[in-house]
Amino acid sequence: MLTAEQAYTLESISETELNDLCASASNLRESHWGDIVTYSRKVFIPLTNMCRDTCKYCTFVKTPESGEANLMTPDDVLATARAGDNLGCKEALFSLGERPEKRYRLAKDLLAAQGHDSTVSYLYAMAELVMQRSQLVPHINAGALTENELRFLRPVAGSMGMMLETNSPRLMQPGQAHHACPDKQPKRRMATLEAAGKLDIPFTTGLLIGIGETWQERVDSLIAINQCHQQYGHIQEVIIQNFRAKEGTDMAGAIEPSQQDMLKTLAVARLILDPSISLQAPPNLEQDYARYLDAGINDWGGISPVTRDFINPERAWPQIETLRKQCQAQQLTLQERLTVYPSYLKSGARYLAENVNQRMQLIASSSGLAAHQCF
Ligand SMILES: O=c1nc2n(C[C@H](O)[C@H](O)[C@H](O)CO)c3cc(O)ccc3cc-2c(=O)[nH]1
Ligand SMILES: C[C@H]1O[C@@H](n2cnc3c(N)ncnc32)[C@H](O)[C@@H]1O
Ligand code: MET
Ligand code: SF4
Repeated sequence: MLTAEQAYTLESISETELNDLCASASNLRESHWGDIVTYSRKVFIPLTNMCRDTCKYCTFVKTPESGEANLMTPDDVLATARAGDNLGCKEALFSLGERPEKRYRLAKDLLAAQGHDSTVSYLYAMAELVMQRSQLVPHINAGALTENELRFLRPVAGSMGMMLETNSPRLMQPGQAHHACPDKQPKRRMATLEAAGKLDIPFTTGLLIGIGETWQERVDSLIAINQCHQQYGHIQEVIIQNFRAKEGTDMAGAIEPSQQDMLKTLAVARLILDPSISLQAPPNLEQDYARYLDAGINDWGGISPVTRDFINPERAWPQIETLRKQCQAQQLTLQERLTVYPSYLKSGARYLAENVNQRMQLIASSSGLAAHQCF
């Protein structure tokens, strides 16, 4: 395990030192996860691309003036879920803008046309629809939520998530990535993580790296996530996602993190976090993603045979078979998983609403995934 002070000293390290760090990280991965590397077969449901925030790196978000703003209808949602069903997907990833009804008339009107007055209320209805009318189980990634909202959504989701992004309030200042984004206030993000902990919701969080944070702030963010997990035990996975510069955004010209930086951050994350927390990095945001395995990751996150990554639409998913070969080349076995990790599924009564628990147990046994879930 690495302390904050030890991690601070790793800001600039030599290639040899990076290799040593990666070796420690992959040893730790092996001691907890063995040779299994997982992914979740999913469809992406971008329920709305309107958002009251304006993160300077985001192209997912669209304003009503652009003519591209939308709210998916129940038919859109079901069509995507059914396409996923047909291709063996098990997860419906709801990822969406935050509270657009507080900013845009159009969002209010489109929600009202569906009989709802808030995005969260409509999200509940659409996640319930997916539960009732498809085989998929929702994972909800709707940003910062209150304890009441999390409690409300719990019966229609297997797991939920929200990237902390960073716990640096400095990035809220004018000119920085999160300026004028009320939902990216580190205090609100940490409060969401804690509320999810109080409610025993299997939770995903993580960092977006390269958005203007310092190395020390990055380490502090990992420590904050780990402390929250030590208190509540609910963080099932941590994602380290590399910022990709997108045309048309304020950060179009910002420098993207190098592969070395990703490897170093992944290894440090592995060594700071409780080893039972799954460490995930997306394979579609880096050419030579197989090297992440050297840095101690044990999960690739959601991969879709149906939908693109709506947050990084220009970055195609690798083929699952290619991913399998890349793992094999390093004596690792690629294994499909569900949106809820095995250890949370085992103690399902605590971590899942009763109806969701029953559903997950059924999917696990009928798909044969339970048999492998011994870690
Ligand atoms: O396709 C994506 N999936 C993202 N996922 C989903 C992830 O790939 C998987 O669906 C989860 O690992 C399921 O456990 C997120 C989930 C969260 O809870 C929080 C953030 C993300 C971010 C992304 C993302 O940028 N792109
Ligand atoms: C769903 C998650 O996608 C991430 N996200 C948003 N924009 C970008 C980008 N330009 N590059 C990489 N990741 C991004 C954020 O971390 C968000 O929380
Ligand atoms: C589409 S971005 C992911 C969900 C949420 N808006 C967030 O930034 O956390
Ligand atoms: S990253 Fe999420 S919160 Fe930020 S603008 Fe995009 S949709 Fe909104």
